[in-house]
Amino acid sequence: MPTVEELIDRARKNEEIARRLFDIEVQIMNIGHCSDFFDQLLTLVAEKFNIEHVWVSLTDSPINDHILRSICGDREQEQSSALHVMATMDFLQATQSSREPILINDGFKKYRYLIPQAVYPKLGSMAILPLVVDGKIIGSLNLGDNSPDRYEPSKDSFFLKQLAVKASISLAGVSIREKISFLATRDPLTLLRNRREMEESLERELSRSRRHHDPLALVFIDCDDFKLVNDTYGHDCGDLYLKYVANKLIDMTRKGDMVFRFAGDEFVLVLPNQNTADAEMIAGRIKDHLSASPLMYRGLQVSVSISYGSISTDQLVEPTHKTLLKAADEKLYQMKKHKPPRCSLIEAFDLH
Ligand SMILES: Nc1nc2c(ncn2[C@@H]2O[C@H](COP(=O)(O)OP(=O)(O)OP(=O)(O)O)[C@@H](O)[C@H]2O)c(=O)[nH]1
Repeated sequence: MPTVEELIDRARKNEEIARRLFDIEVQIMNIGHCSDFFDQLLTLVAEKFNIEHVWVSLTDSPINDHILRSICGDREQEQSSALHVMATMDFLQATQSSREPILINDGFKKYRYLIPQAVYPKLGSMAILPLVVDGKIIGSLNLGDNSPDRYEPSKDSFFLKQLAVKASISLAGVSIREKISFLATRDPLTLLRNRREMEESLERELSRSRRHHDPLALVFIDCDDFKLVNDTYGHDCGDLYLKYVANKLIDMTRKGDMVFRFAGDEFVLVLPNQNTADAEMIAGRIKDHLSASPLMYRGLQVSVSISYGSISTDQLVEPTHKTLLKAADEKLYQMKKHKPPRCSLIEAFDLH
């Protein structure tokens, strides 16, 4: 039987834990981006509860696409020890789709896919707190300790469950806010940033380039004879073609570069720290690659061709986003003027 002093002491400790959980909740509930959310959540949990290893495991389910896009932009996710992406099946099999915290200090092998490689050898015990968004398990917040005692399975997990619920509810809010702003700034077909975003980003990059006296290049890209793709293979193929080009543009540019869908079959690349020669080289490489990599559509090879015009700030007297675009568009026009005319894709792509 616990003494009165022991009961009072326990109540005080519980109150203290509840206060820390509340502090965390207040700080994470109004965050606007998932990437900031995870950064803050992991830092706060580690600091407030003095936890050695804190990380998030996310499943690769499509429901997490926008969270992953928020964290790593349009490019491929790099694994880090704080955010760990894993196959949905592996996750659900290991946790048996549990919605309750799992405490373990033995048999880590079963959970190996959830544990970052750098943490695995040190782990004495861990708590897996499921993250549930819109009723679906999307991963877990994981707490690890080098000692086997901290997350011993027989321990009361009431506060861990509270942490899991608070983190899940806050993440759902962040994720909705971010989805709304994502849809407002993206082209729905290719998911590239839209023209309005381009104008804003270009203004921002231009002032940065003025401040640092660095060049800024812009490439205006237009697909050749795109109308013929629609007319020959249908609109669905045209849509696939645009997505194909958009993905290649992302794949073939670097992390700090920006890719936008300007309109219809037109795209814009904004390349910080690049001059016209660099931009010409990048655009030429993309053009060559696309010409050599036809789109496969229903067993047919649909040849892909683009024209481009590139310009950089060091070629203009007082560059603005409008003069950059205009100059790149004029160069694009020159390239278009010199491309051989095609009146039929079948003929032009020699599909007979
Ligand atoms: N499938 C599809 N087609 C689109 C989309 N947006 C615009 N288009 C079509 O893109 C075509 C663009 O045609 P044009 O501006 O004549 O360009 P082009 O055929 O590439 O001709 P050049 O630029 O001279 O090589 C139009 O037929 C539009 O209807 C889209 O989202 N999906």
